[in-house]
Amino acid sequence: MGAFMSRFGKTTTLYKLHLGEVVTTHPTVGSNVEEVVYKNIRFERQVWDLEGQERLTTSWASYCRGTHAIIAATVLVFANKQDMKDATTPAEITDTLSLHIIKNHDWHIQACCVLIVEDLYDGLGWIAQHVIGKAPS
Ligand SMILES: Nc1nc2c(ncn2[C@@H]2O[C@H](COP(=O)(O)OP(=O)(O)OP(=O)(O)O)[C@@H](O)[C@H]2O)c(=O)[nH]1
Ligand SMILES: [Mg+2]
Repeated sequence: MGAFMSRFGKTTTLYKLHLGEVVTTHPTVGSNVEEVVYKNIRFERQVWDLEGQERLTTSWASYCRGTHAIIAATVLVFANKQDMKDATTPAEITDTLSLHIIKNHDWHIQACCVLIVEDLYDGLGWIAQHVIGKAPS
């Protein structure tokens, strides 16, 4: 999972949503947390970007420490880098992550590339729709 997650564009996606720009990144060590605003929805200090290199992903559990239960979690997966001709397709990512076995939570896979912010916003719109129960306005 660690290697699978590395260099997928998590940090680039976070800053595209936060700043509206594609920034130059380095492999993340530690984490980044930023505010993301989309229409009338404010994800205030709620959008976390974690390190994806395999040797570092053992730290991911520490971000969940103190969490006793996850209730009604929704799962959004960004199938990023769809601008690349050999990009892994959303269907392939769905299979690799076995998303179809998730029965108790809503999940959605969103094809995107960081150059097209509307694709990222479609994903956020889906989250808002499922968490708040209505589309952002
Ligand atoms: N072509 C293309 N390149 C992208 C896209 N998103 C990110 N990249 C590039 O992919 C590289 C890695 O992006 P990062 O955002 O640093 O990846 P990461 O998932 O945060 O990596 P780690 O922090 O190591 O886990 C950078 O060179 C980005 O410019 C995309 O949609 N299309
Ligand atoms: Mg990163």
